[in-house]
Amino acid sequence: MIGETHRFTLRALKTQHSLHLPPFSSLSSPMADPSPKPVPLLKDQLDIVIPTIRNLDFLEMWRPFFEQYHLIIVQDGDPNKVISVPQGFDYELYNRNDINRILGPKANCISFKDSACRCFGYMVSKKKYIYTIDDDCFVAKDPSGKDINALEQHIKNLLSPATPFFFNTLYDPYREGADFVRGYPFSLREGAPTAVSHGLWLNIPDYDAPTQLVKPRERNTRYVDAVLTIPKGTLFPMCGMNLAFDRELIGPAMYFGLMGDGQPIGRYDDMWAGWCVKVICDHLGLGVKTGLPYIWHSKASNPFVNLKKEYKGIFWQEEIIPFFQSATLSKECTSVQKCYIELSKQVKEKLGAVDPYFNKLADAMVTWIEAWDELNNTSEETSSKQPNGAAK
Ligand SMILES: O=c1ccn([C@@H]2O[C@H](COP(=O)(O)OP(=O)(O)O[C@H]3OC[C@H](O)[C@H](O)[C@H]3O)[C@@H](O)[C@H]2O)c(=O)[nH]1
Ligand SMILES: [Mn+2]
Repeated sequence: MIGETHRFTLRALKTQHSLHLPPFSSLSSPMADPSPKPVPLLKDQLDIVIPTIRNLDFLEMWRPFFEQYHLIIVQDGDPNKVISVPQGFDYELYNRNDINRILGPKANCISFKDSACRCFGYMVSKKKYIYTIDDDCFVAKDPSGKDINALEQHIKNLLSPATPFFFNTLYDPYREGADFVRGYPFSLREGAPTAVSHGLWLNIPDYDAPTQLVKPRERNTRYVDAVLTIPKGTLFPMCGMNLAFDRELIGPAMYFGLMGDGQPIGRYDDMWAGWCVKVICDHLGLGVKTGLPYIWHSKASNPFVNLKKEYKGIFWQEEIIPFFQSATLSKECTSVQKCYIELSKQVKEKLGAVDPYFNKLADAMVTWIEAWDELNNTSEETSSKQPNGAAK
């Protein structure tokens, strides 16, 4: 309402720019709250990043869990379209014009017309943690019928150690009611810092197009009450639908690649990021977890459209996976940025022969790091900062 102040966070980015401010009517204005709620975990240390091409009514269902967190909305597609955000949320919104204005020529590393654009939100955030969720993902219920606070579970996953070096057969040993089992080396029970928490989905599973075509009516109804650390040396297919990570530990590696408009491939954005992230986490001694929490994925995208986007990836990945499985990083790679630049060189060297696209992608990986360091003033730290933040 006129005169009502609204908590709109204007971010002091390296290059001042006028954010795409939707008309005042669609801006947030928190309702006065007579009974203040308990401060949620990591309230001021976590941003929620949402890539979108549609109005964000889905947030209504998440309001009890998200309303006290800051949102970074990355609007894809037509920048002239106004995205409406429900009242009461504190957010900043970036469309393509903002991305181009902030990054200049480096904006060409951010995909257009693909959910891969979400990684711009990781770059502009100034928080230690990120949670990213798709706008067709809703609150799921656990077997007792209770609404699942996915964000709370991700935070628990990130704040407790991981066990990448030795598999605990009773799953997450740090969870209430569990522990390390007999034979688990005591020297390894401190665990490793958790860099990534990969959540899952009830209802529409994240299947590739061929599987979707063969099993159009398959729904995931199985709730598995477990969180697992993905062992060191093992890759995994990372889905960006319900994903959280420690931005200070692994953020610069969370580049979602060149997808969508003008690119020969799509729907491999999160996969590419996940393979790079896992190789770097293994090198730096960081953990990646998968399992709880579940969200309810409501919309199956068109399998024929998906097949067109994915089909090159389906045969390319038979070469990409062996590349990542055999990728090694030198001991000089002591920061995420250094690991990432080293990996980009190997991508160009070893995947360039698969298709010229990988030369372009390798260059974009470098541009991404340059843009990340420029926006986050981390280039001078890149040479000395250890992933855990301690200077050399
Ligand atoms: O051009 C686009 C299309 C979509 N988005 C936003 O991205 C989110 C995912 O979109 P959608 O739910 O329609 O696609 P899915 O096939 O279910 O997504 C999965 O596969 C592709 C990606 O890997 C994605 O992460 C997976 O979840 C949604 O928020 C759309 O609004 C976009 O920004 N640009
Ligand atoms: Mn979806």
